Amino acid sequence: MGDTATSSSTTAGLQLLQDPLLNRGTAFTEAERDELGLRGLLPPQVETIEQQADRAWRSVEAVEGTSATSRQLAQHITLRQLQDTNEVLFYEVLSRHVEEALPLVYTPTVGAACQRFSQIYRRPRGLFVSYPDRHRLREVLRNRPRAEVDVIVVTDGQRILGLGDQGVGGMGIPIGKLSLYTAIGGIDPARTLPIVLDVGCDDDDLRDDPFYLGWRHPRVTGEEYEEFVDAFVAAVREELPGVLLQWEDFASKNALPILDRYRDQLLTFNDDIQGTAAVVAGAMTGAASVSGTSLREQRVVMVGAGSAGIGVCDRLVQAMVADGATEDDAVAAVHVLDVGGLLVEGQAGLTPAQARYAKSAEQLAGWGVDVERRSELDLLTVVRNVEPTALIGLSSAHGIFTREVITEMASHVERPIVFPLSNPTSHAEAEPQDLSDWTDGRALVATGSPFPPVEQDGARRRVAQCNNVYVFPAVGLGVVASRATRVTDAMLLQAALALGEQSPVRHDPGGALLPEVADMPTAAVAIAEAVARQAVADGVAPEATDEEVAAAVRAARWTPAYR
Ligand SMILES: NC(=O)C1=CN([C@@H]2O[C@H](COP(=O)(O)OP(=O)(O)OC[C@H]3O[C@@H](n4cnc5c(N)ncnc54)[C@H](O)[C@@H]3O)[C@@H](O)[C@H]2O)C=CC1
Ligand SMILES: CC(=O)C(=O)O
Ligand SMILES: [Mg+2]
Repeated sequence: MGDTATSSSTTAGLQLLQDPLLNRGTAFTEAERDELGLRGLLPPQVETIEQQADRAWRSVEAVEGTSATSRQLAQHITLRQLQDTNEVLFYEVLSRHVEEALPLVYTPTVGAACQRFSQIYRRPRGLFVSYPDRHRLREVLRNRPRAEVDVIVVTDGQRILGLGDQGVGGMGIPIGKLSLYTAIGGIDPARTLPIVLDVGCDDDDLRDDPFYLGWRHPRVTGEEYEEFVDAFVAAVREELPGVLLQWEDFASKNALPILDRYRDQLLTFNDDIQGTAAVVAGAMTGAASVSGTSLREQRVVMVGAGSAGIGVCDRLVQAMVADGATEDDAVAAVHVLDVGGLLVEGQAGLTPAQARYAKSAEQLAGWGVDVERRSELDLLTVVRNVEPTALIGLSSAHGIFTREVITEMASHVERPIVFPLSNPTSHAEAEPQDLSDWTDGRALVATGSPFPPVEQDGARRRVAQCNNVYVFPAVGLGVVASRATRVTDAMLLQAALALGEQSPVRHDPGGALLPEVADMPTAAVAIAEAVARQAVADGVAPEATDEEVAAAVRAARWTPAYR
C-alpha cells in the first residue's frame, strides 16, 4: 500500500518538475518536497531563486563556440532550454541581465535560431497551425498548452527579419517576441501563446532539408491563403475572444491587407507596420530636438517601401501634421526608394499605400534627371537633391548607406539623422562606427539591432536600438491593464509620444535617442499608461480615471517570483 502511494505521488512530483510553469527546481522547500512527492528527486540543497539565477547565467556565459555567431546561437539554445524547464527562473535571469540577454533571445541571434529551427529543435512551444489541418483549426486551438491567453504573436514565417522565407522556422520570432512581452512588459508568461501558420515554404533548400520540420509544400497563396487566415482568425475569436493578436513578419503583400481586414473587427495590430512606426516616431522626436529643428521641418528619405517603411512614413506624416505641417507638405517632404530607385507617379505595380509617396515630374523638376528612368533616381541622386535631414533604412539591404551617400547628406545638414533599422545585424544599412567616422561624430544614429558603442575623439557613445521592442510589450501591458477591445491608431500615437518623452537626449544633448535597454521595463510602464489612458478616451476600454489606469498597469505586471 505504502509503496503504491509513494510511486503515484512521485509520478506527480516528476510531472511537476517537467512543467516549466510550475517547476521550481532546487527552490522547492523541504515542506514542498514532502507534500508534492519530490523527496529524493532533487539534490538536497534548497536554493533561493537568486542562487539559481546565478548558476543559470554562469552556464550561459560559459558556453563556447567556434565563432561569435555560433556561440550566441549556443547561448540562445541554453536560454531556451531554461525557458522550457523553469519559466520563472528564465525570466529572473532575463530581468537581471536584460542588456546581455536581449541580443540572445531576440535580434540578432533569433534570426539564426529561425534559420536553424529544425536542426536545433528540442521541445514544442506554442501552436503549429498547419495548412493540412485547415478543417480542424478549432481543435488545434483547443489543444493550446495554456487555457487562458492574453497575447498571441503569430507569423507565417515568410519575411523573418531581413532573412526571407523561413517556413516553420519562423516560430522562433513569436517565441522571442513573447519572451519580451513578459521580460519588458510584465505579461504573465502563462497567458502568452506563440503561433506559426505553416502554409508551406518557398525556399527549396530549406524545404528539401531532411531535417525540415514544416509542411513540405510550396506556399499556399491567393484565395486559399486568405481563406486559411480567415479560418484561423475565426477559430481564435471562437476559442479566445478578447485576446490581443499581434501579426509579425508577414511578407509585404499580405501584411497590410491582413491588418486592414481585421483591425476594426478584433483586438489586433501589426508590429512591423505599427509598432515600428511608433518607435521611429519616438526616436525622431528626440533626434529633431537635438538637431534644433521641429518635426514639421524634416525632409525624410526612406529606403525600403515595404510594410515597415511605409508604416513609418505614414506615422511620420501624421506627427509632422500634428506639429503644424499641412498633409500635402508633409507627404511631399517624404521621399521613398525601393529596388530600382525613387517611387514616382505612374510607376507600375505600386500599392495605394506606396503610391501616396510617389513623386510627380513637376516635383522633380530641376533635378536634371529623366523621371522616366527610375534607375537615375538612385539613393545618391535623391540625397543630393532632397538634402534630407533624416535617412531611414528598412530595406534589408546591407551597407546601402555608403560613405558617398552619408558624406553627401552630411554636407547639407549639421546633425544628419541616420537610422539603419534593418535586422539582423548582417542586414543593417550601415555600421554606426562608420556613420560616426564619416560625419565626424555629427550623425544622430539609431539601429534596428544592437551595436557596440561608437568611439569618437576619445569618447564612447551608446548607440540607441530603434526597434519595435520599445513599444509592443508596452502596448500589450496597456491593453491588458485597461481591458481594451481594440488597438486604435491614437493608442499607438500615444505610445510614440510617451516613448519620445523618455528620450535621454531631451535632457542630455550627448545622450542616446532612446532609453537604455536596461530601462526598457520602466519605460514600458509609462508607455502602457499612455496607451491605456487613450483606450479609455477612445471608448474601447471601460471608464477609468488616470489614477485607476496607473494602478491597473502596476497591478497587471507579472514579475518573476515563485508563487
Ligand atoms: N528596427 C525595427 O524595429 C524593425 C526592422 N525591420 C526590418 O526592416 C526590414 C524590412 O522589413 P519589412 O518592411 O517588413 O519587409 P518588406 O519585405 O515588406 O520590405 C522591404 C522592402 O525593401 C525593398 N528593398 C530591398 N532591397 C532594396 C534596396 N537595395 N534598395 C531599396 N529597397 C530595397 C524591398 O523591395 C521591399 O519593398 C527587415 O530587415 C526587418 O528586419 C522591420 C520591422 C521593425
Ligand atoms: C524588429 C522586427 O520586428 C523585425 O525586424 O521584423
Ligand atoms: Mg518583425
